[in-house]
Amino acid sequence: MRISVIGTGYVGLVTGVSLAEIGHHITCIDIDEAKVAMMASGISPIYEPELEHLMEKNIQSGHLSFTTELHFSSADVIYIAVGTPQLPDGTSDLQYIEQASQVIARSLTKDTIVVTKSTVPVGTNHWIKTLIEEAAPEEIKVTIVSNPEFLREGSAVYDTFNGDRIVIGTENNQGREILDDINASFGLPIYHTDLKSAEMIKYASNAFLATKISFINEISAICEKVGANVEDVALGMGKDNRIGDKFLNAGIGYGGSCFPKDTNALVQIAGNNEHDFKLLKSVIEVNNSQRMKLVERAREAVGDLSGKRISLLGLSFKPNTDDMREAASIPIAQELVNQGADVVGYDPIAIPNARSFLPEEVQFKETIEETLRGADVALIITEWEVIKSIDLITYTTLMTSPIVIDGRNCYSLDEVRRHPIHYISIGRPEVQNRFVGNSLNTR
Ligand SMILES: NC(=O)c1ccc[n+]([C@@H]2O[C@H](COP(=O)([O-])OP(=O)(O)OC[C@H]3O[C@@H](n4cnc5c(N)ncnc54)[C@H](O)[C@@H]3O)[C@@H](O)[C@H]2O)c1
Ligand SMILES: O=c1ccn([C@@H]2O[C@H](COP(=O)(O)OP(=O)(O)O[C@H]3O[C@H](CO)[C@@H](O)[C@H](O)[C@H]3O)[C@@H](O)[C@H]2O)c(=O)[nH]1
Repeated sequence: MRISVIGTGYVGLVTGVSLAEIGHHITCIDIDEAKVAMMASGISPIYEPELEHLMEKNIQSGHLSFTTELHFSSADVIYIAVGTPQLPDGTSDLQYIEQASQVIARSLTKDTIVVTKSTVPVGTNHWIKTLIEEAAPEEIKVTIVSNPEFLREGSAVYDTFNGDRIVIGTENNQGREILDDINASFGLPIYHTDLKSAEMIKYASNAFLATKISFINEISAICEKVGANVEDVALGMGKDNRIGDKFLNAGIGYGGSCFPKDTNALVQIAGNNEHDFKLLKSVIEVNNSQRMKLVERAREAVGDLSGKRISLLGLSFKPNTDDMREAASIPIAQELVNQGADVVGYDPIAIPNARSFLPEEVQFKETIEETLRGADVALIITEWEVIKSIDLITYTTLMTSPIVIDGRNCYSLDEVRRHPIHYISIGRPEVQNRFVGNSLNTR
């Protein structure tokens, strides 16, 4: 099938490349000329495991091409994968969707299927259809399909080929049959529904996952007070199939381009329909305060942070991505700078992006050693493999005082207890070890 994909961000590019990989002929379109030139030469503008390899392979086989030209005359199907960022009031900014719909309408020469991959508020697909039909030649028929995306950044290619389900929301059989054909080679379960339900499935899924995270973070706060271990609690809960063991990692809360934006949007969608979504508002509130926990812990450990050298280990919102959108490192670094700390940041991949997201006072270091040397406190923000595998001796030898505040529970407490270190994590007992003579004293 000949498919055009409008918007080549995390979703559009991965979708285009994956559809090419299963045999379709894909034209990826973006308004960003520099990005298109880069992609056309086989270079991915985003860090995403496996992506570049599949891009090169499919460009060479002639299944994948990139352009800034917004013409769709040869396309059988058009996918919309432009951004839907958050406006200041929490609602979704649909200006890119509107622009894409208008250019589609202007260049249509035959009946077409338009598939929305972008996350859009309930009712938006009907609006897109109306926008296109109003501006397109009268005889042209547009079939609209909602096909929300569930990939996670950092494992986007893997998720596309191994996802739990493909959701296809349609209002007629033709759209349903063509989308089934397009997706058949992924070999994944397909769930059919109507347009509005498909739009709602996307928001409800993200809101539910965010709720799990805020729930376990609240449990972690109680664990800290009563002396329980949240990791053991989550494992014990997860043994119940009805609860499941995924998305119960306590930490510094959720970030990224989706959960914060989509939870806010769902609160707005509910509010616009006279429903006060109290539960989701609390989920958001818990997440906002969770992000500041490491700063509070640092203050409790060393007092006034002014003039203290504080290392941030990991800057991206999660491992295996260079995406800095809504990363916890942003408010944490800002608060540390506000309190007069000397902030040093390290990330294996995200530093080029982080420079434009973090306060200018933050210094960036290329290695973990340089980041930790002379530090008073180390904050673990992102659980990159390279950070999880830092030998605990490294902290004790390089830092002025080995105080490690681990926002991702990277180390086992048994391991920590063997080192002269002050270790604070989330929802687990604090470990405060120091050498007295030749022996290790634990508190
Ligand atoms: N990032 C994720 O992990 C993820 C996962 C599932 C769903 N989503 C949803 O998918 C959508 C896209 O997210 P993203 O993270 O890929 O966005 P992004 O910001 O990374 O990319 C959007 C791209 O669209 C391009 N664009 C904007 N207007 C255009 C136009 N008129 N014509 C052509 N190109 C245009 C931009 O230049 C940019 O390259 C959003 O609705 C998001 O909520 C994202
Ligand atoms: O147990 C957990 C799991 C995740 N997180 C945090 O939650 C955020 C989001 O993580 P993840 O879901 O892995 O990454 P995303 O790439 O944002 O993917 C989410 O958002 C996408 C965009 O809508 C959806 O497509 C995916 O299904 C959904 O998982 C990150 O900050 C994680 O650190 C936790 O704190 N604890």
